[in-house]
Amino acid sequence: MAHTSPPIMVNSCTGKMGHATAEAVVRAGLQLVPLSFTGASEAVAVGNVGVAGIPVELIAPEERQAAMQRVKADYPGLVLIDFTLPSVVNDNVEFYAHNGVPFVVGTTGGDREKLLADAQSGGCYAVIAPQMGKQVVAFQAAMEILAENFPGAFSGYKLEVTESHQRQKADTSGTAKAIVGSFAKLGTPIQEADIRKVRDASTQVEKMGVPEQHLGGHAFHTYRLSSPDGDVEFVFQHNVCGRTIYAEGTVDAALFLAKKIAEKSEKKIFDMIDVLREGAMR
Ligand SMILES: NC(=O)C1=CN([C@@H]2O[C@H](COP(=O)(O)OP(=O)(O)OC[C@H]3O[C@@H](n4cnc5c(N)ncnc54)[C@H](O)[C@@H]3O)[C@@H](O)[C@H]2O)C=CC1
Ligand SMILES: O=C(O)C1=N[C@H](C(=O)O)C[C@H](O)C1
Repeated sequence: MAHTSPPIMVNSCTGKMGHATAEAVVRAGLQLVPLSFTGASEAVAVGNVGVAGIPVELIAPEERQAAMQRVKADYPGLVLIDFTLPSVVNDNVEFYAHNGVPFVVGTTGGDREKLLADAQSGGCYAVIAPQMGKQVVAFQAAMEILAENFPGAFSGYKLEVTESHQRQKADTSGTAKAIVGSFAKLGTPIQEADIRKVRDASTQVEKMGVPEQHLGGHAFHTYRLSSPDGDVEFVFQHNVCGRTIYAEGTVDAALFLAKKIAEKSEKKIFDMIDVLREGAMR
């Protein structure tokens, strides 16, 4: 059954992004499925988590198949959202595809080619993107348009990329990796290992200006291009505090997917630039 106001299940509501997104689902007036897949230890230790006053039951990995059957039966038109960890995202996507449910993946890292291949072979509708924040997606799209239109425009320039995130972030920013892909087309290729990752609080507060209250959740990105003689410099920067911009964009992605399902769209796999292009971001 196709729903344009789908019930939404968020995995995992125990995490920072999952919790913020579940709250955004409720704020948008959508039905939050009161179950959430999580890591085995949280499911046992915590049992359930409150989201805007709704008790959400936590499901350990070994119980997720039985829970999925229950959720599919009880919530027709369901859309899943995944904000988990780079180490589990491939296994989760395989599971969603195997169960034939549409899904939005904001989780970064993992094997991205496999992720797309599994989504495609499952025949599911999906939005997969390392960046859900509307204005940052617009910046990402602008860099890609620049690269497509003016390939090599910055050949010979030096590119330096710095990304700062909360200490617990395991991987290199997926957004930075995507934007580095556009810079490569512009003539300034660098390796993922060349992206400078900042995770220590003193550098973040004292050198980068991250507000202390956002040490636990921020994303400060700087892309600096310098000409060979040092006479010309370009600096692109996007600094985000908190999780709201991503949570709201993720709800937009889920609504967009439900619309695509209702329209029986032939194209099934999307990214956030597709969502933005259709004017589907509030
Ligand atoms: N696309 C976007 O715009 C954004 C993406 N992210 C990405 O989202 C991901 C999550 O970020 P945070 O919420 O900050 O991390 P977090 O560490 O706060 O949360 C991760 C959650 O995953 C849960 N988990 C572990 N194993 C699981 C399993 N097998 N099944 C289900 N859940 C499991 C953990 O219990 C934890 O609650 C990261 O990859 C991050 O880069 C974060 C912000 C924005
Ligand atoms: O983990 C985060 O916080 C973020 N992850 C995404 C990424 O890896 O690019 C998006 C944003 O940077 C926040």
